[in-house]
Amino acid sequence: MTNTIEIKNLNYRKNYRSILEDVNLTIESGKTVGLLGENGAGKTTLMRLIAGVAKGASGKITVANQDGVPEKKSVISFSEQLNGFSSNMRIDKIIRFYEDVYPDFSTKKYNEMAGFLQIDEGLRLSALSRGMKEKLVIGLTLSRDTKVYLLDEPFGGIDSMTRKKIIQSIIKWKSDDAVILVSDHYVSEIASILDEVVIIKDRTIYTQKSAEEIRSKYAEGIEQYYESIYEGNDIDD
Ligand SMILES: Nc1ncnc2c1ncn2[C@@H]1O[C@H](COP(=O)(O)OP(=O)(O)OP(=O)(O)O)[C@@H](O)[C@H]1O
Repeated sequence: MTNTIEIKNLNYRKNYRSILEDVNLTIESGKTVGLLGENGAGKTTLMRLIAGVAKGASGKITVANQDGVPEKKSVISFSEQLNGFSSNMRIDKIIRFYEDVYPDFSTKKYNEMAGFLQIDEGLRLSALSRGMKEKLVIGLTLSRDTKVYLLDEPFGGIDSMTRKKIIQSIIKWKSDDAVILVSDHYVSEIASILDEVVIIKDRTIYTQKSAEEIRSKYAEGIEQYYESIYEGNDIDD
């Protein structure tokens, strides 16, 4: 098993305030990992640093053996990428853009997903509801063939029935050696697909554990474990 993400001694400050401190994290290839933490814990910031979108951190982040920013960007598909498009843009134009810019984008895969997610290509971004936009983001992000997928709170506006369907399908849409790092507040719903859980607390990685180990210790699973950490009564070593 090789390591796909390696973070060493990462420290990040913004506006003279420390956001992340001494973050060390290793994620092996093939793993689906939940990145959990309360509002403002630093989940988005950590994903933006991994993706090379946020800059100015000290320490080292290596992704699929790459440590240069352009090289890292080529092996990471990040859900935040849709933010740069004008709200006037039609979805079919965005798909053409992805085809042109990302050599690893698969239109076939996107079309399969768009059918499943019921995304209408004729609409403009501004006409999409929050949930529809999130479905588009998931479809576009997972249609690239990359080593790492970063999904930052991807399901917040998606109705619960569709959310469950997407969550169950997500792992089928990635190659066996790819890593998915997904942050979310709906811990109980993503729990079933996770191999590992990483919790950010007090500006650092408070814990990284296998989902199997958590399930064996906590009868109610990952959600109970997560809550116990924030309430300060986890039964860990
Ligand atoms: N552009 C910025 N300038 C200054 N501080 C920022 C900036 N972006 C984030 N922060 C701060 O960094 C900390 C981490 O924020 P971040 O958005 O990474 O948290 P999060 O875990 O993703 O939160 P949420 O679950 O609410 O999305 C917060 O205290 C936030 O106020």
